Amino acid sequence: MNADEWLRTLAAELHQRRVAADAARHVVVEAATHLREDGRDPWLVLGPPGEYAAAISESIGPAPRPRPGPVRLHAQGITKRYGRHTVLRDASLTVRAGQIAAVVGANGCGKSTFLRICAGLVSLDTGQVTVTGRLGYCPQQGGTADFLLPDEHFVLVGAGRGVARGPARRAGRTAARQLGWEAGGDVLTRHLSGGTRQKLNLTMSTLSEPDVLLLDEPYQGFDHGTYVNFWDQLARLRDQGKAIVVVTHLLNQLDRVDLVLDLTAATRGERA
Ligand SMILES: Nc1ncnc2c1ncn2[C@@H]1O[C@H](COP(=O)(O)OP(=O)(O)OP(=O)(O)O)[C@@H](O)[C@H]1O
Repeated sequence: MNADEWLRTLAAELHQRRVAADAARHVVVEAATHLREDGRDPWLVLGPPGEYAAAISESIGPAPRPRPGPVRLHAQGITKRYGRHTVLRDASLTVRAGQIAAVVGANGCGKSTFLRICAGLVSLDTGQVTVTGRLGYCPQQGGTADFLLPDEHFVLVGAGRGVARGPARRAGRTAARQLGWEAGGDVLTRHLSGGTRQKLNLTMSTLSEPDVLLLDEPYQGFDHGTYVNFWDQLARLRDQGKAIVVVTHLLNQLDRVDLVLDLTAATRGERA
């Protein structure tokens, strides 16, 4: 790895660790000067760029988080029945710009139903949902078209917003790359692996630049690296001011979210 590559990797690692942009630029300039003066292999002088970035990040800490902004999603007193089965009872959630909310609870407690109600895909019996801004929704499964290429999905999403085919394709491929996926191939969606189809779903939900992003366990089938990228990407989207709601079973990630709605208590299998 030459000095330029080492510095590029360092910059990416600092960004990933959410070191403030100004501080990161300063660190990279200092490292470049040091390497130029020393003249030896950067690995011998400063070690692996990832470890160097980790040490920097530890010493100066991540960039301060922007304060949450205005309310983007307000779900109040949601009740939903299927026949005699009360799936949701008086469930409420308020999410502001710049916040991530996790919706958790036992299997069948109504997490997907709640999200679909927030997305306007399922009617509610009582309560109210108000969304301010553009909405993006990533379903647990489905959502892709078997006989289209990934690029054609990006073009369709772009067309909905009046974006031309070329820029729409490029935007899709760039977003996919953030999940470690090179999406520009000529493989029909029905031949993609389950995890890759889910990356396509997730990519599409972010492409329309939503203000409110609803994600229903979007990481199913992701390998470990993609899974880590996913949570990093959520943190970036939050820092850009998105309001995000993510259904998750993975309680070990709850330190990465701002709000938790546990629906187990809101249902407990009650029947009318
Ligand atoms: N269209 C429907 N008609 C009848 N019952 C339904 C319908 N959709 C969901 N249900 C029922 O509502 C309950 C909640 O389902 P939902 O998929 O919202 O749960 P969940 O918490 O997301 O589950 P999981 O953790 O397994 O994904 C379940 O008992 C389910 O069978």
